[in-house]
Amino acid sequence: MRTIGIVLAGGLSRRFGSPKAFAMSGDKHFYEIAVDVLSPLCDQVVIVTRPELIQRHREEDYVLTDIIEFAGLGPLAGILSGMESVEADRYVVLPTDMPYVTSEVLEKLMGYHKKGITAVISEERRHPLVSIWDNHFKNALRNALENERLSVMRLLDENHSCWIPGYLLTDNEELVFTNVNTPDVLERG
Ligand SMILES: Nc1nc2c(ncn2[C@@H]2O[C@H](COP(=O)(O)OP(=O)(O)OP(=O)(O)O)[C@@H](O)[C@H]2O)c(=O)[nH]1
Repeated sequence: MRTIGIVLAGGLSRRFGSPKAFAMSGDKHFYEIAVDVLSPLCDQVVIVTRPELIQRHREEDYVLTDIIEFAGLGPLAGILSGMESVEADRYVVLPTDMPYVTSEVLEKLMGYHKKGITAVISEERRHPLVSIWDNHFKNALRNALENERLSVMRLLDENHSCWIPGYLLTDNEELVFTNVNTPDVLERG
């Protein structure tokens, strides 16, 4: 089964104040952490970012921008752009702003994936962007974007999606599923 990893690295990072993909944790940029987490599990990893950030990536990264007609419309645009760039049976999506998710966690999530979309719910918070998408969801995604239905949660609610509790994936779900939207979250970590 061919599996592609999609790193969501676009967006405006308004709350963070600078592009989150280039925030640092230890000696790595957030986007590098996401690539390293996905690489052992996937045949290929694509990073979907904003046009002005492409030059900041390493030569070895496979980086692309959102499909022009949907550019900047949010995470759904990034997911569809990644899915349409490389043919595969399934796509493992990871946002750059969740740098504590590990390969082990995603491997377990992949073990629970049967069909449709599989995502994580941790301590009653849903994480629709830590997720696995079957190829055939491209149509539903494109349709949603064309009709300006931009909510990932809504798309998952309207389609076959399976929510896996975080405690089945890690015994440290509070840290692992931390969403770094503001610099103070990083400082606390
Ligand atoms: N490719 C792509 N990724 C996006 C887009 N919008 C958000 N993302 C990514 O999706 C994840 C969640 O993004 P958010 O935190 O909801 O949005 P944001 O624009 O990055 O941040 P705020 O401006 O603070 O809301 C992050 O990893 C972003 O990099 C987009 O339009 N295209």
